[in-house]
This record gives sequence, structure tokens and C-alpha cells, in this order.
Amino acid sequence: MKQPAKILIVDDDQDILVAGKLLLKRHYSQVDICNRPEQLPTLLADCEFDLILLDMNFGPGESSGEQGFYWLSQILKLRPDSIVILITAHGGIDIAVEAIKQGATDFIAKPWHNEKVLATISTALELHKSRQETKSLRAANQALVQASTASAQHIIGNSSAMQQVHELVNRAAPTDANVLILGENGTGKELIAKELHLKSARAQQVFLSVDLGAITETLFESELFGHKKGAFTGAQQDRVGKIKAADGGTLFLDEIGNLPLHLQAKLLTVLAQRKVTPVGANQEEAFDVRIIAATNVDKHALLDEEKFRQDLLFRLNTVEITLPPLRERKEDIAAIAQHYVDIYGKKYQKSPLTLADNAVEALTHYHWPGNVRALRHAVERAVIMTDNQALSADDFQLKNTDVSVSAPASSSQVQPTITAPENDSGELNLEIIEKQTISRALKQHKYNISHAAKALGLTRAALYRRMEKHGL
Ligand SMILES: Nc1ncnc2c1ncn2[C@@H]1O[C@H](COP(=O)(O)OP(=O)(O)OP(=O)(O)O)[C@@H](O)[C@H]1O
Repeated sequence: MKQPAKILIVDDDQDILVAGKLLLKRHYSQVDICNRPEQLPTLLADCEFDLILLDMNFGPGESSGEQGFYWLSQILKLRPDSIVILITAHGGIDIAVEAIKQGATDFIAKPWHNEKVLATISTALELHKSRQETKSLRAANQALVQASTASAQHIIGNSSAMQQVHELVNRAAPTDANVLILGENGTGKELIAKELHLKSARAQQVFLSVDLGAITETLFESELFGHKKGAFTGAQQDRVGKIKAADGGTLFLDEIGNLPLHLQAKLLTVLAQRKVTPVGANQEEAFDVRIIAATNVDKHALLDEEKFRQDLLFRLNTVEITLPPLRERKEDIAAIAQHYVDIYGKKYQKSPLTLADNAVEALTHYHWPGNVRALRHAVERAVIMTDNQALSADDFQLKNTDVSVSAPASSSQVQPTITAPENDSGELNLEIIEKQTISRALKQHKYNISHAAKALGLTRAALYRRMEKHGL
């Protein structure tokens, strides 16, 4: 079967043109010929050739290659991505080497051997294809970077704790130092990681995140380091790992504290050497990536060398930022709640909504085990359900309760009533049972999402989706 490729042969020797066309027509879909290089600008304007075979000398007795250099430069000026293979006279190797320095891809010496010509063209076309792919990937990447910069979320809260966080972010962001962000689930670790990226010199490059809590051990290497086609069963094509995909930008390693020790060792080696070898490859690839890591595991556990490699910790925590739980920055709650009231009010097309004093009080006194994420969901639910202009405490369906979570409970703490009952009520409705089970898992694991998700046999993303669905 013929390969879809447009090839142009430029030579003043009619025999070469005819022989070349005859040979290449059998293998490629379009082969055009031209015996006068002056026609090149018109031809290039009309057609985007995948490959051009260009003679170095035009006219009898010519051997300096001067015209070849001239037309090579014209082609590259008009179409900078062109793949040009030069046709040189036997013995014109020095000229060909010089032409490659000036942008030609390869050369073929006359008289040519058909197999050699076909092999050279096939390799050059592969190169062309991968250049085109790189170009469109780069364009897609740029569009992604612009879209994510435009949709950057605001970090709300001016408590003294958050002011210290901002101070650290502003100092660390431009330095390219690795940063470790600590904090309970939902405190805004990913938000801070993105802020560090956006305030760094890498802001115009990609920000990628990988959830190490959700990744299976077998997928770890393939996800981070990439793999080659055929490296293992199911590897049907080459895959670029996240580390290489983030080249030039920032890689956010979420839930680093959940990584088993032997995978920590693999990650450390790659980060220390700044080189990665995709599974099934035999060559290392260098990368330039800023690493920001985060975990909800507390500092004491990270300092336990039986659970976490201290040399990896040392590499990750050049700068350490700790995000306080929301209950320790209660003064931020009203502002964050109002921020999401505005956002969801617009989203659900409500007339401008406010928070009544009793709502602010109830929200402020709640201990928020799910932190800002839970507050955000509570606001969204209230906005959807309310008919009021000013959201009241009732709209949040809050009631006083004692809650057994990591935070010390007090009598003024409140919890949304829709939280599932602790006991199995003999309920047979699947939706309700799902909600009860999730609720119980969350409490059992003290709102550690990774652990609760693992216990439920779900990914973290799937658990978050269900928590949102049930308003948990
Ligand atoms: N200060 C803040 N202002 C506004 N929104 C915030 C703030 N902090 C967190 N959020 C919101 O709360 C949600 C959770 O934030 P994020 O995912 O950054 O938390 P996290 O600590 O990385 O969570 P996890 O540990 O579960 O991965 C997001 O929707 C985020 O936009």
C-alpha cells in the first residue's frame, strides 16, 4: 500500500526525474517533479510537501553546490519545517555535510541505489511526522497553559495564618526550589501549588499534577516515567510519562506521603539524577521540572524513616509550607463562603445572594473536617436549595452536634444534618446505603480521603464525586 506523502524532486537531469518518479510512485501517494528550481516558490506556495529531494548543482559543469545552497535556504525561508534531502554528485560529500549544517536533513549520492534512497526517505518522513506531532502538541500545550492561567482560582482569606502562607509563596515561587506543602484534605494544597507555579518563571509552561495516592503500584512507573510500546502486556503504544510531559514546567506530586517505600526509592533516584528512563527504553532522558509535593500525612509521620525516606524528604522540602485547617483560621470562613455564594449564585442564575448573620455564625463555628472543599460544597448546596435572598443558617441545614473527628469538638460545633446516620438502619435504598457507607468510611478514617477511598475500593476522584453527589 502506498504511504500518504507528498514528495517533490528538483533536478535539471531529466533521467533522474523520471527514474526518481518511477521509483517513488510505487511507494508514496504523490510525487511531483521540477527541472527548474526557479519554480520552487510557486510550487511551495501551492503545496505543502512532506519531503523535497533537491539537486545541489544545476546547469552543465556545475559542481560547487552554490545553487543547491541557495535553493536550500530559499526553501527553508518559505517553509522552515521542510525536510530537504540533497542529491549530490559522487565525491560531493563535503558539500553535503555543509548543507546538513545549513538545515538539510540528509543526502543521497549519485548514482543512487534504490534501497538506499527508499531507506533515507522513509527515515526522513518519520522525522517529519514526529516534528509535526511535536508542533501540534506544543500548540495544544500552549493553549492549555493559557486556558489554565485564565481560569486560575482566587485564594481567599486574609487571616494571619494565610498571610504567612502568602509570604512564603511569594518568597519561594521565583526561586525554582522544590516545595513541600503540608495540610489536611481540602485545605487548598493544590491551589497553593498552582499559585507557586503562576508566580514562577515557569508560568508560561505547563503545570501537571499526579495523584500518588490514587495510583496503583503497577501504574506508578508508567504514569511518571512513561513506557515504550510493547514494554509490558497492554502497552500498545509509547506513552510519555508525566515527568517528561511537564518538561520546562512544574509537576505537582499530590499525596506523596502515601507512596510505598520502594517507590519512594525509585522516585528519589529519578529526581536526584534529573534523568528518567521510560519502562522498556534503554536510554535515559534528561528533564527540567520543578517539583512541588503535597501530603495530608502529618510531619511526625513523615519524619518516621520506616515510613518515609528521609533522603527523599530532604530533596522535596527545600521550602515547606503548612496550610492550617480551616477551623484554625475561622476569620477566613465568612469571606470564603461569600466568595462561593457569588460564584454559585451566578452559576445557578440566582439574583445576588448574601449571607445572613446567623449563617455566618453557624459556618464560623463549625469545625469543618473536610476544610475549604467541604465549605465550598455546603455553600453550593445551600445556593441550589434556597429561595431566600440572604442565606440563613437553616439554608445550610446545620445543627449542633458532637463529632468524633481529629479536631476537638465543642458544644457550639455544628454539622450538616444530611450527614448519614452512623448506624445501619436496615435501609434498602441503594443511594442511602451508599451515602451511609461513605459517611462511615470518612469518619473512620478521620476524613483522610485517600484512606477512605482505599477502604471503599474507589479512586479519590470517584470518592469526591460521590461526596459531592450526596452533599458530604
Ligand atoms: N483559600 C481558598 N480560597 C478559595 N477556595 C479554596 C481555598 N482553599 C481551597 N479552596 C477550594 O477548596 C477545594 C479544595 O482545594 P485543594 O484541592 O487545593 O485542596 P487540597 O488540600 O489539595 O485537597 P486534597 O488534600 O484533598 O487533595 C478546591 O475547590 C479549592 O478551589
